[in-house]
Amino acid sequence: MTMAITRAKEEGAKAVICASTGNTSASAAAYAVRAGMVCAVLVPRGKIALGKMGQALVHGAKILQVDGNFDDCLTLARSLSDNYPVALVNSVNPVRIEGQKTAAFEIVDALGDAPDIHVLPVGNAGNITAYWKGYTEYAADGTAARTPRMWGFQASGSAPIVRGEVVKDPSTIATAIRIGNPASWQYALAARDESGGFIDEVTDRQILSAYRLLASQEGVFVEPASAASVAGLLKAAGEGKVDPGQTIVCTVTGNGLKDPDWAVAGAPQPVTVPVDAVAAAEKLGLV
Ligand SMILES: Cc1ncc(COP(=O)(O)O)c(C=O)c1O
Ligand SMILES: N[C@@H](CCOP(=O)(O)O)C(=O)O
Repeated sequence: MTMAITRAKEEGAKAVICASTGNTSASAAAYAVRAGMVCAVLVPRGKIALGKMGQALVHGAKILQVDGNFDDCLTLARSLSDNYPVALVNSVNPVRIEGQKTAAFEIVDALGDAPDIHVLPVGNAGNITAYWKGYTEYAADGTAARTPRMWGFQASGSAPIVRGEVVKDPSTIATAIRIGNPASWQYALAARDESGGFIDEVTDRQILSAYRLLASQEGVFVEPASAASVAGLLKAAGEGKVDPGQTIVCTVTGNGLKDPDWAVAGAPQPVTVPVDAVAAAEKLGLV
């Protein structure tokens, strides 16, 4: 996002616009305010996690809730940027991809080479497109000896690439990837095919199970959409698609505090105690 805002600033834009399921708007709002630009945000009404809306609000973005889904918001954002003096900073902006691809550079730099497999959640498909671009460029200039297989996972209720058709009314608890007509669809197919990978789906139940496993066993609190990558890897492993000794990278895309509803739902209520060590020890099972 910082690349897109920087380019918009360089070109003299006074305002930027994005459609968002929440995270793109949060970063657009932050970078825009730092650059002294107005940030307009189009979000699907009632479908944005509070933590993400809070970020856009605190950075002073102009937020419009649209009676439609993310795909409708992106159509509207494209139309506004085509007809009014406002720069579009969604991942359809190629400068966004140029910035995002450097995440693949960082992985190769850290590991010493590309992993065998890279697993990602897929929503608007900018990430899988950008990572693949980064990996192929590092391989082309010899910085990496190979490229990984790209495995993408969509939520079952929002899996247009898996189904091969637009999903008009996408649904999933993973709000960030509730997208029925990904803008970078063709690039995602190219990443899949050129890398020898695949794009599959995971159910909300599988996403929540991976979400809880990451939090309870790894100490990593992600938002539900992020857990789609780990859910997908577990699914693939269960299908015998993972070989021992392989280096596998899962991108977990968002912090859990942004969309904490599922962390709280169903969790036990905290126990109340007086200011008394014995009572506290009893409740903690220490005696
Ligand atoms: C937390 C999170 N995970 C995954 C994604 C999917 O990334 P992409 O839209 O680039 O496919 C998004 C955005 O869509 C996101 O906000
Ligand atoms: N998850 C994204 C949706 C896609 O936005 P993009 O501009 O990265 O394609 C969001 O947070 O809005």
